[in-house]
Amino acid sequence: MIDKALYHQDYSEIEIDTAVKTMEKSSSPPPTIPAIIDYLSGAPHKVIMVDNTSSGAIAESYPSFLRRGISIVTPNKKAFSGSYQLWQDIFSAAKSGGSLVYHESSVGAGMPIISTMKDFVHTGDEVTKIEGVFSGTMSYLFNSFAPLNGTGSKWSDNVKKAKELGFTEPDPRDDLNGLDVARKLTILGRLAGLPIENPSSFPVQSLIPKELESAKNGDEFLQKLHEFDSQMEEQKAAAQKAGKVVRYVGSIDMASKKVKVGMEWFDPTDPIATLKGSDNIISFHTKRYGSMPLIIRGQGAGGDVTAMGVSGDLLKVLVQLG
Ligand SMILES: NC(=O)C1=CN([C@@H]2O[C@H](COP(=O)(O)OP(=O)(O)OC[C@H]3O[C@@H](n4cnc5c(N)ncnc54)[C@H](OP(=O)(O)O)[C@@H]3O)[C@@H](O)[C@H]2O)C=CC1
Ligand SMILES: N[C@@H](CC=O)C(=O)O
Repeated sequence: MIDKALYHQDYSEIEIDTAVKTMEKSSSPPPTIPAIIDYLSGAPHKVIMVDNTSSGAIAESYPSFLRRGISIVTPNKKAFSGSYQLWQDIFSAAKSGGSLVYHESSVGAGMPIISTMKDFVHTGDEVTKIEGVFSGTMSYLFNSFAPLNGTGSKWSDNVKKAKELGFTEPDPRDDLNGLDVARKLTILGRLAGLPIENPSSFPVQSLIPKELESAKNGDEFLQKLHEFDSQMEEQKAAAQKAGKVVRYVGSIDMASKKVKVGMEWFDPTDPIATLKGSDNIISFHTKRYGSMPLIIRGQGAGGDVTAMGVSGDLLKVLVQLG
């Protein structure tokens, strides 16, 4: 999804080489990660590796790319939300290799979330709390299934639609189990100065029905999901009975070091309740902003907006590499 959207954007000055495809032409079986690193580090110019996968294996090899002087631009959350050790290795490898690593679209797709977080920290502000809707998929699902007006459409149909629209992770269970949001909060918490060990070190509410936890793959999961629509209908009805709407949110409280991810009820007038489509809304509470948080809202998933985040990073890295 992202790789295709990226190719459709207009670059007049960037030469894009799909390293894996180039190597596949001349070698079989497919190249290993060390072979890709050797190939890229032998290039006559400075190289930027754009990782548009959700592969954990590639993410774990980022320090090896960076140490060899290969800069990285990526929307892949796995490296930055893996172990805290990997996080530290990535940034120390970049320092020793003179390379750069940019991952704006790992949180909020094209929205300026990571750059804003970095600006708070670099300009001496102190982030006290971050909260909001961090998943384009979850936003789309809840906005369509439990809209403010009308009855809404079936949960399982919306999940299929979110996948078709390119909002979900390659395996939509990664969104529905809450891990996608947990990964984003891990990244933001670390940038704000909280050494979160990993996305499993705080409470995360999964929306995967117990009966489908053993599904063999994402396709089997999607085929059977409709059998459990009543579970989400119950959640919606309970909120409605109390005059509220249910939405999927996350928050980090820096003072108490509490991070949480899950469903909560909101008044129909709350900005979270009135989101549309795949919108994210993220509120940054900081010392400088006092009692009025800085709020960023916008489309939080989809090929074009994510490709914008990736290409914006690419241009920043190009400028810095000269
Ligand atoms: N979609 C969105 O709105 C957003 C996505 N992201 C992130 O962007 C990344 C990509 O998402 P998206 O484009 O939606 O996913 P897609 O499933 O559409 O694309 C993933 C691509 O990666 C390729 N791929 C997977 N593993 C490897 C590998 N080991 N080596 C080479 N290629 C590989 C896949 O190839 P094949 O199909 O052949 O397996 C596929 O072309 C993910 O990390 C996601 O979290 C971030 C923000 C928003
Ligand atoms: N699956 C993610 C994609 C962007 O990070 C989401 O739905 O937000």
